[in-house]
Amino acid sequence: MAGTVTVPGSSVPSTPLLKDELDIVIPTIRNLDFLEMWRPFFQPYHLIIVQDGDPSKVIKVPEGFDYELYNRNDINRILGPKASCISFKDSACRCFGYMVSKKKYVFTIDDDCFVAKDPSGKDINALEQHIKNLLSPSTPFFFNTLYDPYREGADFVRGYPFSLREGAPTAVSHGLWLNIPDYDAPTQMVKPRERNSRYVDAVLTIPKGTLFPMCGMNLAFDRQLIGPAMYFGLMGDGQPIGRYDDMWAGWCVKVICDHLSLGVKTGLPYLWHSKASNPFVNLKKEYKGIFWQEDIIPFFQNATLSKECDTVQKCYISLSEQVKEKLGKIDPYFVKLADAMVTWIEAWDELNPSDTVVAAGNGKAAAM
Ligand SMILES: O=c1ccn([C@@H]2O[C@H](COP(=O)(O)OP(=O)(O)O[C@H]3O[C@@H](CO)[C@H](O)[C@H]3O)[C@@H](O)[C@H]2O)c(=O)[nH]1
Ligand SMILES: [Mn+2]
Repeated sequence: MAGTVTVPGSSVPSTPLLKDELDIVIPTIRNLDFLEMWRPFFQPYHLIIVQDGDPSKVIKVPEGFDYELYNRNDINRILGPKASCISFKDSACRCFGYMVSKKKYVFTIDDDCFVAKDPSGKDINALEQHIKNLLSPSTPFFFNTLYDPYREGADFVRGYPFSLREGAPTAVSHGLWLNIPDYDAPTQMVKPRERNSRYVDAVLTIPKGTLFPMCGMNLAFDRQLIGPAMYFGLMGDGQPIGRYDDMWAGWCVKVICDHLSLGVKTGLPYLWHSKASNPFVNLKKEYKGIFWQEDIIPFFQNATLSKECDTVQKCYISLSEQVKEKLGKIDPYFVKLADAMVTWIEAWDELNPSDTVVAAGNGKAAAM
């Protein structure tokens, strides 16, 4: 069962952590039988299923799950012309689920990801670990060499400034994968049989000023702290690039988290990624990105956000302006992407008018 809160000495049934404060977002083009394996952990939670591809296809959801399902017709009906910012025929469509959710937390998972076992052979409740990661602070300002100091059996090491031990609010929890690792197409082609069997029992805060490759397969985040920045960029149908949706979101998110003093963690939990997508198809989707990212990364490393950018939305709009000005020179795609970033924020604010915003610097949510 998901991590539960038990009242000592009481017969009160335990309640899964954040049961009514977290949505599980699943992008899919398949039937969702994979949920059977996750049932003990996911059943108490509300699912938001984003059906990609042909909206006339019926997606079967196993009995007993509480869910809402959106297909492309729903996205177009809800967003109208703003639906243009939501990718079609790509897992990037999942970000629509983040937008329509009304909960404080979101966990997103691919439908070819299953429950993994830890070295003791115990099933890993990935959702419970993500919740622990999100509910405990991050340490982006000073690296703790004993990893997560807030974890049972660990602490800050000698020399760690006491003034920094309160840490920062955690905005993102990035989980990993046993079996099929999230390799890019060239690596997949060179190492077709490589499987990840290494279970590293650690959760690390990604230091301030450092970017990372965010994978959308096993990802949780505080929607109230960073949701508007979790736009999975324009990919799939009609776009020159694919499989960079989550990467794009991760780079934007990390720059904004650094600016707003929010934390990003990576490491536990693991899940079992079962399906290797076709490396040749992936290469066609990725190849421009493999060249472009040699310019994109320096762009994000040098992106600047002024002190007037005191909400995620303001940060994101500022980034979109810089994308248009600096990356637009590489390819017209980035002009289109910059416009889509603005459309995303407009759509987000339209669907979430009363969202709290984060004041810069203290990471504390401040009502609108
Ligand atoms: O057109 C599509 C294709 C797939 N989906 C759904 O998205 C996820 C991921 O699909 P899949 O597991 O087939 O592909 P992977 O290459 O393993 O995906 C990972 O790589 C990155 C792609 O950007 C990303 O980090 C992961 O998603 C499944 O749930 C499919 O059902 C879709 O919605 N539309
Ligand atoms: Mn997959």
